[in-house]
Amino acid sequence: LSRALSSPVVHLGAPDGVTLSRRRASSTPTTGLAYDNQMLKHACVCGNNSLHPEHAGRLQSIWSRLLETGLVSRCDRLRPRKATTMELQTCHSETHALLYGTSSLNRHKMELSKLNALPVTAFVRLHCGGIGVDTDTTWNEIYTAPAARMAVGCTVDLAVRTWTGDIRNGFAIVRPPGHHAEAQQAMGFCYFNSVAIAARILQRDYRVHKILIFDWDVHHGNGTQEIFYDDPRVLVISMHRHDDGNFFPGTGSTGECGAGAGLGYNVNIAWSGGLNPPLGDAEYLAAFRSVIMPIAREFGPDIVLISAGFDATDGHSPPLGGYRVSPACFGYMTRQMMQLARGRVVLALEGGYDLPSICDSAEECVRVLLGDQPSPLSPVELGRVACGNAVLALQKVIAAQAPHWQCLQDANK
Ligand SMILES: CN1CCC(CNC(=O)c2cccc(-c3noc(C(F)(F)F)n3)c2)(c2nc(-c3ccccc3)cs2)CC1
Ligand SMILES: [Zn+2]
Ligand SMILES: [Zn+2]
Repeated sequence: LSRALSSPVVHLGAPDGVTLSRRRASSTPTTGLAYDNQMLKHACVCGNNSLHPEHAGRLQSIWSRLLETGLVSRCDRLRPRKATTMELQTCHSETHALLYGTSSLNRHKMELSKLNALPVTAFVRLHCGGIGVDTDTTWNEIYTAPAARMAVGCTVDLAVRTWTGDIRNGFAIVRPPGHHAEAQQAMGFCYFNSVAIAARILQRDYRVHKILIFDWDVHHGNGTQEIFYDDPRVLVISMHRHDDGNFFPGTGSTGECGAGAGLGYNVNIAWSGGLNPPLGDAEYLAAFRSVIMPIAREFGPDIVLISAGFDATDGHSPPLGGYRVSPACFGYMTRQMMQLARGRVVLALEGGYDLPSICDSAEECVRVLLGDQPSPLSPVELGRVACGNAVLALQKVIAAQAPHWQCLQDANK
C-alpha cells in the first residue's frame, strides 16, 4: 500500500477509504473534441428527416462512431459551451445575433427596443407545417438558438485551446453548420458562421496574425468568403462544385480573389463540368499539389481552421454532391494541413449527410489528428490523371491567382 501511496496517480482500491484522485496533468497535449447533445435538439417541428436532411442523426452517428472506435477516449473532451452574443457579433450584426441567438424562452429577457427592431418577416411558414428562414434553414423556436450558439462556442474553444497549446489540434463535432451564414443572412442550413467567429476571436483576443481557413465542403462557403473578403490576415481557400454558378450557393467563382487589402487572399477552386465525370481523389490530390499547398506554404499561417463538410464523398447523390472523394482522402488532406502552422489545425463539421460516409470521413480525420497513419488512398486514384474539366479549372485558378502568389508564377514558366 505504501508503494501505491507514493505514486499519487494510482487510484487505490481504497482499502482504507483513501483515494488519491489527483489526475496527472496531461503532459503532452492531445487532440481536442467538442460535442454536446444540445445540438441534437435543433429540428423542424414537423419532425420529417427526409424533408430536412440536416438532422440530428448526422451528429449522433459521428459521435457514436468516435466512441465505438475508442477514439473519444484517446482525445481531450472539451467542456462544451454556448457562444455569447458578443462573440456572435464579431461576424454578425446585432439584429442577426439576437434574432437567431434568442429562443422564445428568453425573448422576454430582451430589451423591448431590441425586440421591436427584429424583422417580423424573419421566418416564413413552411409547407411541412414548420417555420424557417427557408425550407432548408428551419427554425425551432426553443432549440435552434441554443444549438447554434453551442456550435459556435465549441468551435471557438477548440480554436483558442489549440492556439494556446492546451490541445495539439481539434475537431468540432457540431451542427447546425455555419459556412453559408453571412453577416446578416442565415441560409443553407446555417445561422452563425462558427469557423469565421473563431477566426475573428483569434485575431482580436489572441493577436493571431495569419489564419488559413480551408473549406473542403462540396458547397462554396459564401458566408466565410464574404466575411473575410477584404482581410489580408485571413486567407480563405475553398474547393467546391461550382458549375459556372449552377450549383448551390452559386458564388465562389475563380475570379473572386478578394478586394482591397484582401486582394489575393481569397482562393476559389471552382470545379465545373457537372458530373462528367464525377470528381474524385485524383482531382482533389491534383488541386492540393498544384495550388492549395503551394499557396498555403507561401502564406505561412499561424493556425489552420478547416470547414470540414463531407458531402463531396461517395454516397452523396447529385442534388447534394455527386462527387466521389474517399474518406481516406479527407485524412490525407488533414495530414497535409498539419504540415502547416506547426500542426495547429482545427476542423469543424459543415455538411454531409450520408451516414456511413460522414462517419468514415470523420474517423479518418480524427485518427490523423491523433498522429495515426492515414488509411492508404486507392492505387487507382493515385495513378489516375485528373480529368480534363479539373485540369481546366486548376489552370484557371493558377491564371487568376498567379499575380498574387510567387509560387504560382514559376508554375507558368
Ligand atoms: C429535401 N431536399 C433534398 C435535396 C437537398 C439538396 N440540398 C441542397 O441542394 C443544398 C442546398 C443548400 C445547402 C446545402 C448544404 N449542404 O451542406 C451544407 C452545409 F451543411 F452548410 F455545409 N449546406 C445543400 C439535400 N440536402 C441535404 C443536406 C444534408 C446535410 C446538410 C445539408 C444539406 C441532403 S439532400 C435539399 C433538401
Ligand atoms: Zn418541417
Ligand atoms: Zn455542403
